[in-house]
Amino acid sequence: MDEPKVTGTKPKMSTTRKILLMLGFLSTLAVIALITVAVTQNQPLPKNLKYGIVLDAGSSHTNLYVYEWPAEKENDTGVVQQVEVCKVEGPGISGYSQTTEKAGPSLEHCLQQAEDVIPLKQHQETPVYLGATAGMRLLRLENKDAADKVLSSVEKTLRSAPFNFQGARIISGQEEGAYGWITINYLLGNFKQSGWKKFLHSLKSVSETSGALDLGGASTQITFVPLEISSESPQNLLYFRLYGKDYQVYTHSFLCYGKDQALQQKLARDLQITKNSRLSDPCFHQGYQRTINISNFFKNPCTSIEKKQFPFSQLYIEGEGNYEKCRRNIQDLFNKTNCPYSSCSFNGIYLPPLQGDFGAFSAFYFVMNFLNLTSDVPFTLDEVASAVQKFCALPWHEVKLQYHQIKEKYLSEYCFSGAYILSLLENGYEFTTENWQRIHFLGKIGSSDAGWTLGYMLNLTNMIPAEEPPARPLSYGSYVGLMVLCSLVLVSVILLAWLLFHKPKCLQKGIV
Ligand SMILES: Nc1nc2c(ncn2[C@@H]2O[C@H](COP(=O)(O)OP(=O)(O)OP(=O)(O)O)[C@@H](O)[C@H]2O)c(=O)[nH]1
Ligand SMILES: [Ca+2]
Repeated sequence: MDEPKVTGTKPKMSTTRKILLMLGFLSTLAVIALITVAVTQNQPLPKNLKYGIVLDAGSSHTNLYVYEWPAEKENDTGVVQQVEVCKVEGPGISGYSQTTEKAGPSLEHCLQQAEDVIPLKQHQETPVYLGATAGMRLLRLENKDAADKVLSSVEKTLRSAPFNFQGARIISGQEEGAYGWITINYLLGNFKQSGWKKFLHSLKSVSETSGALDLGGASTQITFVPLEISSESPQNLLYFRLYGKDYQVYTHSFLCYGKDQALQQKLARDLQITKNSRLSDPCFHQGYQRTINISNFFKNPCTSIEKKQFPFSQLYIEGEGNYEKCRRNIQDLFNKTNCPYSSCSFNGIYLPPLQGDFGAFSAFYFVMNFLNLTSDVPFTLDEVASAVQKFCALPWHEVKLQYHQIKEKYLSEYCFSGAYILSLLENGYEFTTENWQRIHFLGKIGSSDAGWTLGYMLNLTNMIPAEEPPARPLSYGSYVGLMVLCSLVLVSVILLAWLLFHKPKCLQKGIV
């Protein structure tokens, strides 16, 4: 019997099917090649970093900052970041008025630290700037020759460092305020908004920039964009065009109203009414004692108008620890009697109505941070006042015991500083219970300290363009994502087409 023949009845592939299959294969190959080329061709180049150094020669001390940014993104906003900060040992440069030749050498240790952070081959091209603030403004008023000699000494040291020296000068209070405002808004990404953020902001009429409050040792600055621009006090108005947008900014710097000089002013006033060399001070803790040398006390331009002869050369201060009394005592520093403008802060200085959020940094932050008053959810004005009151009421021996790790100079003054900050903001600028919580106490934004130095460098290196630089519509990530998505859609369409042209058996009616 013949076995039934099992013949290979493989269905022959039709020519159309073969062509379609080939087409599908080739398109998949093309899509893969397209993605590979796109991804490799458009990959960001290896980071080419640039560096810049700014020395903040403040009244109390000098800080050296090293900034870093990718060279190819120089004009983008938010790309410059602080990579190093070095606190110079000893006093601020104005403290070298008697030994001017030592001002420069005091910076050497921090300059060495900058040399270690910045790659050797980039030392020469790295710009270094020094800006001196209120301490040097005061020294210039008191003794111009000493101020010039201090600046020459620091210039000599900076020129001998391996960096590209770009100048050492005293910046004005206006500049200090403006650059602080630029720094925080640059770091917060408020200048240039792209894509959705820009669209959302155009829908809500949100306040686009944040005001800046800086409290130093010798001066304090307030800077913000007011709701309405008034030309009553042109010296307080600045005009900027940044990333294609105009900003009209109010700024004022109060010399002698930094927290150290405010204390000096307060003591000078207290001295006027003391009968003897003992002074009971409500702004220091009970049990705290401090001696002040009166002979040098009135050389300072912040206290010189109170100068008079005393039958004693030393003043003995004894703490009383009374917050309410301290507030009343400090209030006298803010003269609210005469205002030649539509509205004023104090001492007859124009201040437009406060507007928007404020970032408060330097000593505003140091003090509030010490008092645990800098959480993300802002404290109310009453909560802040009662925290300062409670702290001031602590006897000195208890404060020392509880915070033994903190420098006595700082520790002894937190009560005064807390009360002073409240007086300045509440009485001076007239923040109220309603807008108090719009003040955000901040030390750093990302890795960068809030302060004027970054804004100063961005300005001097022309890193903030007036017009918005042409930008790629998509980021690298979004571009790759879109490429992949389009390619997948393409492959799916081809696959679908193939399925439609040549229905596989399993999809034919009746089989499934
Ligand atoms: N508690 C505390 N106080 C600090 C610290 N650093 C500085 N201070 C004090 O806070 C005040 C302000 O400090 P800065 O903002 O550095 O002031 P500055 O830049 O030296 O002074 P200006 O030239 O007026 O800006 C001064 O009284 C300093 O002594 C800190 O880390 N902790
Ligand atoms: Ca400062």
